[in-house]
Amino acid sequence: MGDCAGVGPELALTCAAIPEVTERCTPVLIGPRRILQRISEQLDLALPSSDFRSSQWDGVSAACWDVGEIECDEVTAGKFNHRTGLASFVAVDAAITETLASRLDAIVTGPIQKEAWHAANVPFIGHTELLAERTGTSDYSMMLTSDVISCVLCTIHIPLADVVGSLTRESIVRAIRLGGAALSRRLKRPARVAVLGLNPHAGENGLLSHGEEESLIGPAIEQARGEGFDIVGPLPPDTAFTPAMRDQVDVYVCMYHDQGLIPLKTLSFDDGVNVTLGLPIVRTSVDHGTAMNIAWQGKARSTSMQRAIEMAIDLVG
Ligand SMILES: NC(=O)c1ccc[n+]([C@@H]2O[C@H](COP(=O)([O-])OP(=O)(O)OC[C@H]3O[C@@H](n4cnc5c(N)ncnc54)[C@H](O)[C@@H]3O)[C@@H](O)[C@H]2O)c1
Ligand SMILES: N[C@H](C(=O)O)[C@H](O)COP(=O)(O)O
Repeated sequence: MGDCAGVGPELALTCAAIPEVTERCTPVLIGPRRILQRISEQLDLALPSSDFRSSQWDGVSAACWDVGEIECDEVTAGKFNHRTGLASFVAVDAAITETLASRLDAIVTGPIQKEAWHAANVPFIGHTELLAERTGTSDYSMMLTSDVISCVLCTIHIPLADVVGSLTRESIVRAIRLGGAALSRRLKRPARVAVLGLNPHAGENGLLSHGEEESLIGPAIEQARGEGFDIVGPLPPDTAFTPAMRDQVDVYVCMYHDQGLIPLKTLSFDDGVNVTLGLPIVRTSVDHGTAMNIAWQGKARSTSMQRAIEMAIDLVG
């Protein structure tokens, strides 16, 4: 359910009561139950009565799993702190343990507040880094995806000033492989992959760059082409997302976080899904954050969470 001071709990409660969701899966809401109860009462949302750990649970109806010790008087709507950060971290960590042990089939994460994890001394920036560590995965990537656009990232949660130094031919090839394979599986045909340049106008043959398109991105494209991927690029990033270009592209390989997530969230904020590619388990997420400014008010739209659940079900197969 993500950070309990944010919109995650109300979205989890809402989705766990949607017939299209419960017809296809058994939702288990993981986090502090007393906070879920308080929000369910405040917003008149149904609270699953079953307990995931109880021998009485039928294994079919939606359930709660009370993880992350925190008292109601320690949480205020819209105010994260180290306690909410720790509670959300232990819930995700518990979900990973259960999924690795096949007691859960997939993880759908609600939004966490990265600063709250940091305040709680959690040594991971976000879910993606935690999942990679816990599953022992080095070849992973973040993809945000919807029916109209998909973007896979070569670098993830790092400052812009560190992007150039972090980009490697291998990180670009990895993103092409993971994103290309994910879209090929979904579309049941070879995906059309577009790799973006790093610099304005893709460097314009070195005029506006330090040669990254020629020395790094071009060779990565050639390597992946040799592996059979259908690729164009490096494309000038500013025109890569026009409607005409989007008609010809199934997945964009983006050099840094905002290069991909600005177009994705502009076009698909309400139904975008974040998928961690490369893991041995299925993990999807909402594409939005904790939305502290509207938490516990019943204003948050649940469509991204619902799409994330549906995609997780599809990926489990
Ligand atoms: N999956 C995740 O865990 C995840 C994803 C993105 C951001 N975050 C974290 O969330 C925190 C806040 O990030 P932010 O403020 O940049 O972005 P945000 O997505 O929380 O909020 C941006 C704007 O969108 C609105 N909004 C967000 N979700 C909405 C919803 N479901 N319905 C209606 N309106 C919604 C908010 O009210 C706000 O005006 C940060 O700590 C960030 O790192 C977490
Ligand atoms: N980069 C993601 C986004 O903007 O949607 C978000 O920070 C979530 O990251 P994790 O899934 O690693 O928590």
